[in-house]
Amino acid sequence: MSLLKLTAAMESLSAKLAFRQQHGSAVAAAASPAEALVDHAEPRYDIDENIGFIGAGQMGEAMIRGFLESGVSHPSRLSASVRSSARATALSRLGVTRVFQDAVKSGGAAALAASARVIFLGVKPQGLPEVLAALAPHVGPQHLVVSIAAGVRLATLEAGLGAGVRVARVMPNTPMLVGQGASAYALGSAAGERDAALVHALLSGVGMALHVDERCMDAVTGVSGSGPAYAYMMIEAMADGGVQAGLPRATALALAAKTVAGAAAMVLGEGADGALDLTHPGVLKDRVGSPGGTTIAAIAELENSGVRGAFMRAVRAAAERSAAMG
Ligand SMILES: NC(=O)C1=CN([C@@H]2O[C@H](COP(=O)(O)OP(=O)(O)OC[C@H]3O[C@@H](n4cnc5c(N)ncnc54)[C@H](OP(=O)(O)O)[C@@H]3O)[C@@H](O)[C@H]2O)C=CC1
Ligand SMILES: O=C(O)[C@@H]1CCC=N1
Repeated sequence: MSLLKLTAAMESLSAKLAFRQQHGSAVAAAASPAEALVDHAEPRYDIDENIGFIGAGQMGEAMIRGFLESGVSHPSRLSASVRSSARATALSRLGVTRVFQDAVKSGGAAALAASARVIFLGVKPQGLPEVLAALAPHVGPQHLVVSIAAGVRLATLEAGLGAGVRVARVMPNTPMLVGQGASAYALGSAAGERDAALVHALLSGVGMALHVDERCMDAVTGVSGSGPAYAYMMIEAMADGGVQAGLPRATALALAAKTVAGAAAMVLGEGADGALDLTHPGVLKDRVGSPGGTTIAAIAELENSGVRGAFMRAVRAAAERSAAMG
């Protein structure tokens, strides 16, 4: 890369950093460039289905932006029930024009059920019971209801919506916004193969999608649902170390983030048919360190600090919290 290009890249990164400082949220920071990339000019989408969201906050909006950016869906196919005018404005900027009011208090659930066959529930787990109660009279055999709420079990969804309603439980994560999500899903008792295929197609259009037994969902939440936060902490800490060692902030952050992304890509690999071809991270780690070199000096520090145990305890704490929330 020429010095000119490197400078331009650094300026772009500084602008993004400034945006993040101004808006505070990692999702909001990532949303800005993604919004600029959404192309409303030509309808091009993969899933020919009307999709609605009850609650389009951090995760719901990331899904909507991801669906649009990845061409999974088109604004004309999407609708949402939101509470605040700020959310409605954000969605209309993306081209989503069918935006209804509060699902519980203002009839938004009925309007959304009339406009969408796939209904994502993107409210906080605590707010889910009253949303289920508001939605239940309006869902029928034509609907598939997909909850992304941490901890909330399929049995709770089925009890809240009524027997025979097709439901799915999904644990997505925010990198879906940039087509790099890692999601797992489980299906309710009334859902069939076509529902599984639809959920899989939606999620895999914005990243990786894995079907799991429902009993795995709390652990999934601990690894990948909450996981982006751990990765951001690691990137931030690596960048801090770089700054301490004398690098400019933007240089340190760019190097740290790309290093984590590149290392992850090497673990994931890719087979000839696009299937995953996992490589054990320990094998890759051993290729980085030279005898008596820099890497093993760093690794000794990390092991002395108990980093592995800390990550394991963190994932377990999140999984236990998810189970308790259910
Ligand atoms: N954030 C993440 O990384 C992940 C979150 N999840 C799950 O996603 C769900 C949402 O989390 P998150 O996006 O972080 O939370 P947010 O608070 O950002 O989003 C929830 C949204 O629901 C809206 N809402 C609440 N009640 C109603 C209602 N009655 N009618 C219409 N809209 C309503 C809120 O509106 P308003 O803004 O006006 O209050 C808000 O925008 C949670 O259940 C969480 O467990 C799952 C995986 C990852
Ligand atoms: O923190 C939470 O509860 C949600 C669920 C997974 C990520 N965020």
